Parts: sequence; C-alpha cells; structure tokens
Amino acid sequence: MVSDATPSTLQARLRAVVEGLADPELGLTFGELGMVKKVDVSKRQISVLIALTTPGCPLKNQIRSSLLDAIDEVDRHGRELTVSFTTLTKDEKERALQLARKGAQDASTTPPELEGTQLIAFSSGKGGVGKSSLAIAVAENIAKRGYRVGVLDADIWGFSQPQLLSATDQRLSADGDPQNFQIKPYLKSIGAGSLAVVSMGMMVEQAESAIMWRGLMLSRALQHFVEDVAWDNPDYLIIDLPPGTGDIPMTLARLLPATKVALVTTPSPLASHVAERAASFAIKANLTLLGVIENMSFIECPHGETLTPFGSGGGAAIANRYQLPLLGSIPLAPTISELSAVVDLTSMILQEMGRQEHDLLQCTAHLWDAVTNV
Ligand SMILES: Nc1ncnc2c1ncn2[C@@H]1O[C@H](COP(=O)(O)OP(=O)(O)OP(=O)(O)O)[C@@H](O)[C@H]1O
Repeated sequence: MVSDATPSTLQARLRAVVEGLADPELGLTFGELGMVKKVDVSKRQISVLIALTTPGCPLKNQIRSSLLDAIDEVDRHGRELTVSFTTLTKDEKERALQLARKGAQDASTTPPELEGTQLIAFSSGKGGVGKSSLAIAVAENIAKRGYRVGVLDADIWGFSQPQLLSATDQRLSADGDPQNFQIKPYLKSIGAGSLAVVSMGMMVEQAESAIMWRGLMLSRALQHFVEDVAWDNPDYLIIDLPPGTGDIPMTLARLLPATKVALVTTPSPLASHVAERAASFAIKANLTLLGVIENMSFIECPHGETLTPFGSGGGAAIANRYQLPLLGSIPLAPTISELSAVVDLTSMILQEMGRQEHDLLQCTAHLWDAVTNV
C-alpha cells in the first residue's frame, strides 16, 4: 500500500540524504558540488537526477550504488525509485572543480618548514626522458637567480639526484630522537642562491637497499621528506617524481596539494602518449599542470644542421591536447644545465608560477574533458 501522507517531508529528507553523500573522486558532497538536479517524490515514485562532471564518468556505477544504499535507509513508503544521470554544464563543472581543489588544499596543512614555499614537481609517463636532469638543471638555474631552492628527490628507489649533483658520498644527518627527529638536507651554494637537497640516495649506504622500499613504506618515506626535513622555508621546492602514476605521486597530491606539475616528455609520439597518463593522473589528483617540457628535442650539429633523432611534435601534441603551455624544447647536449634553452625554460617556469591561480584554474574544466577522452 502506497502512502502519500508526507511527500514533501519525504522529499526534504531524501534531498538531505542525497546532498550529504560525498563524491568519491572530488571528496566534497553532491550538495556542495551542485550535482543534485532533482529529488521528486510523487504518490508512487521517487526520481533522483544527479549531474556528473562528465558523461562517461568511470565512477557512475559506484555513485549509483551508494545513492541506492543511502536512499534504502529511508522509509520510502513503498514508492519506486529511479536514479538517473545528466552532466554538469561547463560553468557548473568549473565551479565544482574549483571547490574540490580548494577543499583539498584547505584539508591539508602545509608543514611549517614549507609554508610560503612554491612547489614545482617534475613528472613523466616513463623513465629515461630526462626528468631528473631537468629538475636539477632548473633548480640550479633558479638558485643562480638568488633564490633558496629545496630539491626533494621523490624517486625513492630510483634516485638520481646524488649522482647528478656529484654528491654520492654525502650522508644526511638527523637531529632529535626517533620519535621526533628532523633530517638536515645537503646544502650547496649556487651563485647568489642555494640548494637544499634530500634524497634516499643520501640516506642508504648502498643504492640497492632502497629497492626494498615498497608501497606504504614509499609513501611513508615521502611523508618524512615532506614533514621531517629542516627545509627552512625555501623560495621554491623542486620535486623530482618517479616516472608513472603510482603511490608516490598520489601521496604527494595528498600531502602537498598546492604542487604544480611540469610534465616532461621526449618528442616521440609514443613517449608523449605515455606522458598523457601522467597528465591525466595529475588532473584527477587535483594538482595543477604547469605545462609541458619536451626534452631531447633535437641535436644542433656544428655545421648548422638540426637533427631530430627521436622524432618530433610529441611535446606540442600533448600541450595542445591539454591546452597547456609548451615550457621549453631542450636539445640533446652533454651537459644541459648551462644550455640557453634551460635558462629560458627556467624563466618560463617562474613566469607560469607567478600567474594568478585563477587563470590556471580556468583551464581545469577543459583539462577534465581531455582527461576523460584519454
Ligand atoms: N637533453 C639531454 N641531452 C642529453 N642527454 C640527456 C638529456 N636529458 C637527459 N639526458 C640523459 O638521459 C639519461 C636519463 O636522464 P634522467 O635520469 O634525467 O631521466 P629520468 O626521466 O629522470 O629517468 P628516471 O626517472 O628513470 O631516473 C641520463 O643519462 C641523462 O644524462
């Protein structure tokens, strides 16, 4: 027997339940994100209409079942239930994503030693594209301009910063007891500025020991590097991420959500295709993408000829696809830190970092469209 005694009360109750559910990806409630488009209660029927960020949302089934579970808790007095989906408008989606990013940033407390520090991560889809080399080359070039620059080698088991800095014999020390310690970074003066570097390669006696670090331990190591290092509030922190989209980038997104990501690829279409996964990951983790760097783009021969041994166009392709700036095209060269292309790249990165957060956020809705079509 269908009861129609209190449809408006039931409607208000159901709306409160539906609006209070959290979106599994963005973390905020459907109500906060403006995703609840309709909760109708008639004599025999309850209809709920939810607007998703994108029509092909991979979490649609998960959202449907959590809605059904939550609504099942409420006495429907025998009414049938229909849950259907639509898509947020472009403006609604932009607003929802801005809220989600702000929520993530508010929820995370920046460690006191990194308060006021601008965070730049170098990421790539696969290894060997020159991400670590570019990260340290840019860090050195920023330092040369008189800034204090932290370098966090987040490639815990594949670290290369000690080798790149010719500092493999450096061992980091820590102050305090095991419950409450602070790791002191390796310090190096560069021009008017300085580098403060932390790498697992400066903590383990043998490089092979780090290979034993996996999963949870990896993210714990990153957490120590973020929270337990005497960073002393550098102007910039350059984070050298491991290739791909595993635990470490995920943990970084949680610990330091204000990080902006520079994506490194080589010019080959295959490499840039793999780099798209890293781009897509960064966007889904609510990190801001700063732009794309194409490394090993070309060789300038002494007689003036330019060769492109690894193909061409990969960097531009990914930059166009995500409507991001191409921050630089770096040639093949024996040492890259002195290259004029790296000096220009550093200027581009600092310029992009200085852009208003608002401008960067405006691309977000577009980026989501690109991601969902990968
Ligand atoms: N522009 C360049 N010209 C010549 N050699 C380069 C250039 N960029 C990087 N390399 C060389 O390529 C190799 C790989 O570089 P690097 O270790 O920085 O890559 P990566 O992407 O960080 O790889 P992984 O994540 O696997 O450590 C190194 O030997 C480095 O010296």
